[in-house]
Amino acid sequence: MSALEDKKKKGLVFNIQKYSVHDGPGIRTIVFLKGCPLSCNWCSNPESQKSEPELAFNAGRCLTFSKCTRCLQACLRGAIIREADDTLRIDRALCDGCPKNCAEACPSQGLIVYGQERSVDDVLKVVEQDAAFYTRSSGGLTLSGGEPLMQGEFALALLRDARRRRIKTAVETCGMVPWKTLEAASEYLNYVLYDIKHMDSGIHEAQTGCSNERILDNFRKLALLDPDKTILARTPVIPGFNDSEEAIIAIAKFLEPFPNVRYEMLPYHRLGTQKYHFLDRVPPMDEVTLDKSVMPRLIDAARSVLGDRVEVAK
Ligand SMILES: C[S@@+](CC[C@H](N)C(=O)[O-])C[C@H]1O[C@@H](n2cnc3c(N)ncnc32)[C@H](O)[C@@H]1O
Ligand code: SF4
Repeated sequence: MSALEDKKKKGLVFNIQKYSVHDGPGIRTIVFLKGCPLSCNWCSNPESQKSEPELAFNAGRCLTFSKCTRCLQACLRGAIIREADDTLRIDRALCDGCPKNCAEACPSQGLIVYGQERSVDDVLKVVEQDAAFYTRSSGGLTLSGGEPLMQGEFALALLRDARRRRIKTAVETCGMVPWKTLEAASEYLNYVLYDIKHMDSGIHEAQTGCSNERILDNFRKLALLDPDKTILARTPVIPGFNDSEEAIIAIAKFLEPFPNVRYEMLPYHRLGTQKYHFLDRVPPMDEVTLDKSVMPRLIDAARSVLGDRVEVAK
């Protein structure tokens, strides 16, 4: 693919987050791509899951009580309904997340369209603004989501063009992608963050909607593809799913044969809860909290297999 063709390629991006220190080495810019093959019950990015643009409504910002009707007038599909008590509701059957008529009309940013079509060049111009920070901190670009490799051609074009611009690259993946895509991406990646959520396929499927065979198979192939490339395997520690020493030791034993693999556990958090409400969805794990005192035990369990290859989340 030529540099020009790559630059023009377009994909659906729902956020660009600067100055991150959690998703790869150094200071990074995270580009979040729409779409995910999994639907994890704990997902903190519910706005990432669908492959189409989605309208979110933050009722707390809405000015309807001061008789603002701009979004109702802007919507071409009549998908915004005014109730008898003056509150607004989105008729999800009518709304197709069209490119932002209502969101642009809203004076208080109460409506957000998650998923904007953007070109590689446009995205990387934003990423390049912080090139000086990357150089000093060994940081760079991280593709996340959703599952960033689900938009395979766009993700590959982003990674290739970032490398042409001498920006270091990383990806956060759930691994549920065609091997060919992961293999092709690997050539342009300096660092991979790869989720291993559970070793039992039935339990994995019950809480993520997908079995884990392809995820584990891809992981093995990736770890062997370039033994000099570090992979950070990560497990979100989810109450009632994998917050036991047994579950973590099973994962650690799977990782143990690959010396280029490091390991980190991410304690469950509920930072995504509000976004479910903005999308008119019920958070599947609303009432659940993690007893954080379990983390040192789980870290010890992982270290009993992987030693100092276990990292403690920042
Ligand atoms: C939003 S995901 C995007 C990348 C990819 N879809 C995945 O799951 O690996 C980024 C990281 O956040 C983690 N994560 C998602 N929801 C979480 C939650 N509620 N608590 C802790 N970690 C969470 C995922 O396990 C993953 O390691
Ligand atoms: S794989 Fe990642 S983005 Fe997809 S649903 Fe699970 S946590 Fe969310």
